[in-house]
Amino acid sequence: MTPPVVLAVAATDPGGGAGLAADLATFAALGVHGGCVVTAITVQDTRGVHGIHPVPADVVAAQLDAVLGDLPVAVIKTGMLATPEAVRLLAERVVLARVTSGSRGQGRPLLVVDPVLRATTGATLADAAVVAAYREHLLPLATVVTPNADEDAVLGRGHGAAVLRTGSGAPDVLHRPGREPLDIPHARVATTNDHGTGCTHASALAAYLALGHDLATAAHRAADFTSRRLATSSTWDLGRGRGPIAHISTSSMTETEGVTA
Ligand SMILES: Nc1ncnc2c1ncn2[C@@H]1O[C@H](COP(=O)(O)OP(=O)(O)OP(=O)(O)O)[C@@H](O)[C@H]1O
Ligand SMILES: Cc1ncc(COP(=O)(O)O)c(N)n1
Repeated sequence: MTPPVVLAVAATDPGGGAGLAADLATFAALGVHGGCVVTAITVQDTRGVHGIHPVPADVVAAQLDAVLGDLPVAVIKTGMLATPEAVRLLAERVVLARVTSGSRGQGRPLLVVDPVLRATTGATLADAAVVAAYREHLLPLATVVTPNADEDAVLGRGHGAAVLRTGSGAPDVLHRPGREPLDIPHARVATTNDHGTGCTHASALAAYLALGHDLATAAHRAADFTSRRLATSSTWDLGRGRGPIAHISTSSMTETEGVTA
């Protein structure tokens, strides 16, 4: 069966924990085809972010136009967007894709915005101009935004999109316009091997939406998927800082020759 397509628009992490590596691994694990538009190349490891090199805006635009002009993208999932220009031009493409999707016999692409403003290791990944561009251009188009508590406070509400607020030791909470907030409980895992958790969680949410689940079901499943991946990585010893969340499942590890679970 032909899988749905989810397009990640985000940055690279050479250690493979966060960003596009996490996005594509999660899409593959959940049975959706993943595209990837690169917004920036980061230099980082499990201890910190050492450099950010944004891809020129016209190159980001050309990547978006190539994918959106060819593949039937069901969900666009954003991670680190790096510059206000990238936020703005992505918003323009989302509007255009929604206008043209009907005439091409496709559904309107959904938009999952993971507003990556700060890394787990503490580095700032988006400045005030990027935050302003999110508020003005991208959040009003979002199907759902997945901020942690700090990002939620910085971005504010009033954009009209659903918000799945994550982290901070409490359950995730799904806020949908005109409805009561819904707690999304998930098993907490005691681990510092959590680099890439936000990216994995938002990508799982996008994948479950692409597979046809409603927002609440997708949020429950994404929380469960993320907890299970953290449970796998909790016993790992990778890197000198916050080790990566597992992008391979326990079952794929036992199937892989030479790897002991
Ligand atoms: N130790 C943990 N055990 C279980 N679930 C966790 C744990 N840490 C985070 N999560 C879950 O992972 C998801 C992502 O949360 P988190 O707050 O880490 O992302 P984030 O800070 O928004 O990351 P990013 O900035 O990359 O978007 C949420 O569903 C959160 O509840
Ligand atoms: C390219 C990229 N995207 C996102 C994050 C945030 O992930 P985390 O909060 O786990 O550090 C990151 N560190 N790098």
